[in-house]
Amino acid sequence: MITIGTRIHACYKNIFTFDKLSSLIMVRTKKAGRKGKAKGNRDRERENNGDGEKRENKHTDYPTTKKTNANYEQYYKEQGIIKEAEWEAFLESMRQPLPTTFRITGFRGEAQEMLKIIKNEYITKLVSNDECPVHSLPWYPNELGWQIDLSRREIRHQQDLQPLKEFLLNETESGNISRQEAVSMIPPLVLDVKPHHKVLDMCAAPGSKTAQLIELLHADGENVPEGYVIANDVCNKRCYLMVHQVKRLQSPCCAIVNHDATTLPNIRIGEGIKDFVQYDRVLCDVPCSGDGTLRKNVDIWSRWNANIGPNLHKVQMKILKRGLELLAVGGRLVYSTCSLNPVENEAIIASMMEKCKGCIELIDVSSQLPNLKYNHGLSSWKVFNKKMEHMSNLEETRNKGYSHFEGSMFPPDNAKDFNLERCIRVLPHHQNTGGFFIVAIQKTATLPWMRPVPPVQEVKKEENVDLEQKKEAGDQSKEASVPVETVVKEPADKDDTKETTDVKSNGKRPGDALTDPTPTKHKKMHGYKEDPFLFLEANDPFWDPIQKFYGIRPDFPIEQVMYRAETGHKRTIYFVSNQLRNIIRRNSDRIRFINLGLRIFGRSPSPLVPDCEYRISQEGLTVLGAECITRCVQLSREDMVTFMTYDNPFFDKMSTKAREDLKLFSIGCILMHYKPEAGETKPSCNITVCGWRGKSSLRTFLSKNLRAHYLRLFGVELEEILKVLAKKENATNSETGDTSQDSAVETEENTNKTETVKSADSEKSSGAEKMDTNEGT
Ligand SMILES: C[S@@+](CC[C@H](N)C(=O)[O-])C[C@H]1O[C@@H](n2cnc3c(N)ncnc32)[C@H](O)[C@@H]1O
Repeated sequence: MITIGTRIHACYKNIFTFDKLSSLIMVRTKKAGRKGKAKGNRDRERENNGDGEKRENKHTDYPTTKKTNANYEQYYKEQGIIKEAEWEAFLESMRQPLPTTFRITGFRGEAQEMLKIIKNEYITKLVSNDECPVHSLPWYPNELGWQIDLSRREIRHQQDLQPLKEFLLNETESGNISRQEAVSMIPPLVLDVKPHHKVLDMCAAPGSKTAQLIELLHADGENVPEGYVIANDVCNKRCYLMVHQVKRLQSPCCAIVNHDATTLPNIRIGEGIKDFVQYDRVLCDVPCSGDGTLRKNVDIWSRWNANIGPNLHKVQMKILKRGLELLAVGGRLVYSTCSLNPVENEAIIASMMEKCKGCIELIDVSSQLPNLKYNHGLSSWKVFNKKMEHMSNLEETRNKGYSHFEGSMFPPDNAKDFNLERCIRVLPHHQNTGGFFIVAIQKTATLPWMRPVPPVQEVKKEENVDLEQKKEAGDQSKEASVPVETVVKEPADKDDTKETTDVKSNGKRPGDALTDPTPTKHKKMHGYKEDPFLFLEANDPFWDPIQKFYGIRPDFPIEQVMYRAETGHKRTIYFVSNQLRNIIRRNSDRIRFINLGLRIFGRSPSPLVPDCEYRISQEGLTVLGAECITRCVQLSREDMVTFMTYDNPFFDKMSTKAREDLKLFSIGCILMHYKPEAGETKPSCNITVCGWRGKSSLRTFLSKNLRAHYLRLFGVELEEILKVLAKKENATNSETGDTSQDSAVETEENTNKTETVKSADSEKSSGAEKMDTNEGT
């Protein structure tokens, strides 16, 4: 049995994504002869995740790191961030491994069920233990954030924690638990995202905060909320890490894009000049020195020097500046780093406060984080060179021949005016976490170097007016409420805002040529190789057989149904929210979209089902649920348990009612829906899963971890669940005792592979049924 906290835990980095854990399980279950390959996987993991964690003890092949650095200690002593009396506690804490933290991720009624299971099935059994090491994070809402206050080695050796570890591993794999560092959960919380918000995550990979943002978007239980998340990262490879992280949240409201955040292009949403997205919420979780993450990134101990912060300062400034430009007046931006360094934190904020001349203000978010212990931001700090010599001002740095220092790194004289105490600095010894810096900013008016763009008509009349005159004319107004701003004057580096300054760069105004959203070539798109994102038209004949076979509601918005193959079969069919559809149609010439959409159908032709070649995808049930499809049987709790427990239960294992209902349908993919009776608590939420209705048996398409998840929700005994987990993913149907039903079960996990799947019925009815499940992307 695979357990969290064992070797897997110790060797891998920071964020355990669903797919990452899948690969870990593979590594763990490989036989000795395949060790080389497993090591390759581990190396790739390290390479993939820049925030990661290294092995930490002598049982692993990673060298033990000396956890001291005289310069680091001197630097932070001199900053006065840590009280003298707390200094030793701070350092000692920084040298300890991080505790395990996780979030319950479900946001569709299942989160509460998961919480009940954690508390009733696992925590209560540990309470006999005088000091239970497992507790919810006191500042995380609705008890959905948890911490185990033990090192991994301690967890490994504590027998009574083993069932919890197994539970966490399975549920992480099935996407219902997210391993995430506690402090990293704070920025999305203080961003205060509501379901109707347009949210931008500027530096999003590998996507743990993006996942939280998506969950917040769905907090009202809406399957397709009005808002959306645009998740951006400059690193193409890391964008693909995010794809998997986002996929498990089953949301049609997130698009992953690949741009340099310092010049992130405007996104068109209409044909008019003012029709660019202005975000309600922006997260700037910028690249940083990471010196708050010493507990997990132990190699930083040896690498840290006082130049690292200043070297990142400029890009951090530019990202924040662009974020503020893209933020709507009245909107909120959160700036965060996993660094404790004021040059990467307060200096950035103070300098931006100065540049913005009262158009932004810092928000006091203390009431949003009750019970979180932290230090307030500084109004004064020190700048050092690499030799740890104190630099008093920019002039001194220039006199000494240093070119990498900027005036913005030094505390301004009026720093006290900026409410920098509203910044939050979490230190490791406060509550046994990593170190982090967070500040929430409100944009109260148009930025001084921006001006509100007039309506289209006015612009056309003014086409020949000198731009300088326009700059002068009334653009200093702070009451601007028009939705889009354009750069007229840059506050700092000239090159910073090339993408923003559409007016300056080509003499054309943004939106001028936007009567047709048909994409045109864009010079920035060179090297961009993604397949196109194409949409069905209203009354598209492609939809007819699918609609008829499944009995999909006639008002289902088929214009939001997307595919990516220009020619040949449409192998995978996606669904996207209306807002994102509009965005992709108007911006595919200028935005490097990497991924978006919820997979709703996969092509899987079968001679047994001549009428419809497409099979519903489990993740697509977010939008194609029981209320939308008539090819659906209502199952009792007992029938659901039978369905999930056995690989291919014959109909006669089901209740009479289920048998009769199933006979009403032809062979093929079908939904099974459970609705709790009044007073039913195991579980008290609706559950819909998809499977295959064979000639005389059923088959689930769920992965074994997802089956285990649902069986837990249905209150099935652990022993039975372990039996399901012990099965091979493509297990033969030993339960039925009928080897003729020897079916390779296609699960949600292996749909990326092209494979031939024999259905339960195919063996019985001569001729094997081939189900090509290649996602084709
Ligand atoms: C601290 S990590 C972000 C972590 C992420 N927010 C999360 O919670 O999973 C910083 C990210 O910024 C990205 N990055 C660095 N420079 C960037 C730039 N100029 N524009 C956009 N992203 C950038 C890096 O690739 C990295 O993924």
